[in-house]
Amino acid sequence: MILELDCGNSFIKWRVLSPAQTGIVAFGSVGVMEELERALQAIPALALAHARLVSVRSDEETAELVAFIAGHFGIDACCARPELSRGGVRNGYEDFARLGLDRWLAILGAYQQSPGACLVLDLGTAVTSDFVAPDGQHLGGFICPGMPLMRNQLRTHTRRIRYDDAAALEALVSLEPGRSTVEAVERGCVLMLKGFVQAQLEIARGYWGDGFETYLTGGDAKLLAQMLPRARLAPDLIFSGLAVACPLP
Ligand SMILES: Nc1ncnc2c1ncn2[C@@H]1O[C@H](COP(=O)(O)OP(=O)(O)OP(=O)(O)O)[C@@H](O)[C@H]1O
Ligand SMILES: CC(C)(CO)[C@@H](O)C(=O)NCCC(=O)O
Ligand SMILES: [K+]
Repeated sequence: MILELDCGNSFIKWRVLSPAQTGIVAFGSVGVMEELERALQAIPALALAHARLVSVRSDEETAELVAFIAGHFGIDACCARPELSRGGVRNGYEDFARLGLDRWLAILGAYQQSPGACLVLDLGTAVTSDFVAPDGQHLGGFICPGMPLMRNQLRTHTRRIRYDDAAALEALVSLEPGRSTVEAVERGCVLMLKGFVQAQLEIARGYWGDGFETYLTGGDAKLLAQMLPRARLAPDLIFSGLAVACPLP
């Protein structure tokens, strides 16, 4: 079996693949390593032969995860590393090592699924977009705050915006003008993201007309799926890219 980890800024997404990589044995999302330990212990007959991970956390935190895997399962995890090119995609950053590894893997995953022009949108703690030309050249992208950051900034820097996360979900039943604070903030932030996404689509159309694929991933992808009927909703896009970056030995 193969353990895969996607360590984002807020959550660690994990899954265990069957030995032939044909099916998913178990998966989940945790906040801290101890939770991951418990989740893995609960899997009957877990027998890990390989592990691979991508992390956008500090080198120290990433090293801790690698040590955790080595300590518990006796295997060396393959960590995705910055690269100039891989899987037909060329990194477009001035300094390729500065491109977030989650972004790099998402575009590797997208380009593998449809080698051609693509727009990749990842809606997590931060929201990112990346553009890949038909020949695999990464053109760069944009970064802006995601829903968790936007709502927390408002709650932190104002006196009278206060509500809990449970109320947040309920507020998104529609996008009509909010008639309570929670509705006004949550819907306002979703509209900000919609505007961002609209701008990305315009840029992509400017480059390629209708000849591109849009990929949507990240924990808040579903919030925007409706406005992008032609987009491929790909919750596992980073894992797809991880397999490209860290093929089994
Ligand atoms: N089952 C879930 N567990 C956690 N977050 C979820 C879940 N479903 C949706 N979300 C939403 O996903 C967002 C977090 O996104 P995601 O899990 O992609 O990234 P992250 O680890 O926080 O950040 P990133 O990977 O971008 O660094 C939160 O805003 C939360 O509202
Ligand atoms: C932008 C985030 C935080 C999104 O998870 C991550 O990709 C990251 O830390 N990137 C480094 C900066 C950059 O991509 O230019
Ligand atoms: K991510």
